[in-house]
Amino acid sequence: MAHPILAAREVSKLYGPKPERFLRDGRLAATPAELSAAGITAAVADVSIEIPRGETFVIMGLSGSGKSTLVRILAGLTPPTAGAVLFEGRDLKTLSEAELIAIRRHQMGMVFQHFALLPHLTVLGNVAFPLDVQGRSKAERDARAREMIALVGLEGREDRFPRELSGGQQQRVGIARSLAVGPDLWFLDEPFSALDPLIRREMQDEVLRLQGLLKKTIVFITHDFDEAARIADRIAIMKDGVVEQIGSAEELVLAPATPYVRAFTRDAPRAKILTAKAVMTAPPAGADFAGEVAATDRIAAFAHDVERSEKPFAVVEDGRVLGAIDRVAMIDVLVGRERPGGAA
Ligand SMILES: Nc1ncnc2c1ncn2[C@@H]1O[C@H](COP(=O)(O)OP(=O)(O)OP(=O)(O)O)[C@@H](O)[C@H]1O
Repeated sequence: MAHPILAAREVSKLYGPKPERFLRDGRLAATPAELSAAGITAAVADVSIEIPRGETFVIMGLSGSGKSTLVRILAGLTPPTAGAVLFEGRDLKTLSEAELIAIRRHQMGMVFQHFALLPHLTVLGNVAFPLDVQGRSKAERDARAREMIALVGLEGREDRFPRELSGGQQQRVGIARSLAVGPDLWFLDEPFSALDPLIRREMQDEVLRLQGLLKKTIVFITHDFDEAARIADRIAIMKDGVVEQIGSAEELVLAPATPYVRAFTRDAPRAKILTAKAVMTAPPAGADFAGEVAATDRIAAFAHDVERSEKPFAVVEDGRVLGAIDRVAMIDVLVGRERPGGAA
């Protein structure tokens, strides 16, 4: 992996009386039963992750699994009880408070579930606010804020107040505000949980569009696997403070490392997640193919054709046939049926 912009090394966060008792050599050294007997909550337990520049990294888990605590630790807002967080290779522990604040103000952007807009400021005022905190001139911050407002499609609404906007529009303001400082790291903590499903989808598309333009490093929290699968390069699944598995949506669906991950991904929309390459079989000798599909195509893109064909389709990459996919194999994969020697 390329040099990560952000890394957590054996990070734990314990809440309760004298948590240091449960560390050895700077690492968590106690079972969940011992911790709970002592009245300690391990909100984050021995987590190590590396996030390369430009990646969209999603942290998933149910309520109470430790997502918010982990993100607060990654953003330098909460110090871990043990372990280290490295931002661009610098251990946050070794930085002064002033250095930490400067990193948060200039290099990190945050979007929160409940928008956290300032009600007495207009859209323009809200988006310009972090630039005001940075001490930029009024002309400079207004110009930059207008640019960000246009970027999220709210041009013409600069003078509205938050209460005059829909939920989706308010979150666009939150997004514009978080991007105003031009952050390297963009944290989104359940940004769309308060929105209804249609708007939520629209906002996911918006993040994908912005990411295509801006190529930030994104840390995105959600409890919704479909949302994670739509936007993530990689997903970390958390349970009781522990990261159970890290992988692409496809890897988590096809090769869940734990029963919990299997249960979490069981109802995932497989046709939209799995690619031809991940589910193909060896091409039959002398096969007579009905057509070709690209190795990186999702099943949803070709299911209709394959399903209607008696003959298999060739799975191709760079003009080479890598494998084959036929109707029966495709349906087995879609319904999650185990196939001897198969990918599902
Ligand atoms: N300041 C605190 N003091 C004590 N316990 C805490 C504190 N903050 C979090 N916890 C506990 O740590 C665990 C993880 O909490 P956290 O908020 O990180 O979970 P989450 O996955 O973000 O949940 P949600 O999706 O509901 O926000 C929970 O059991 C919570 O009660």
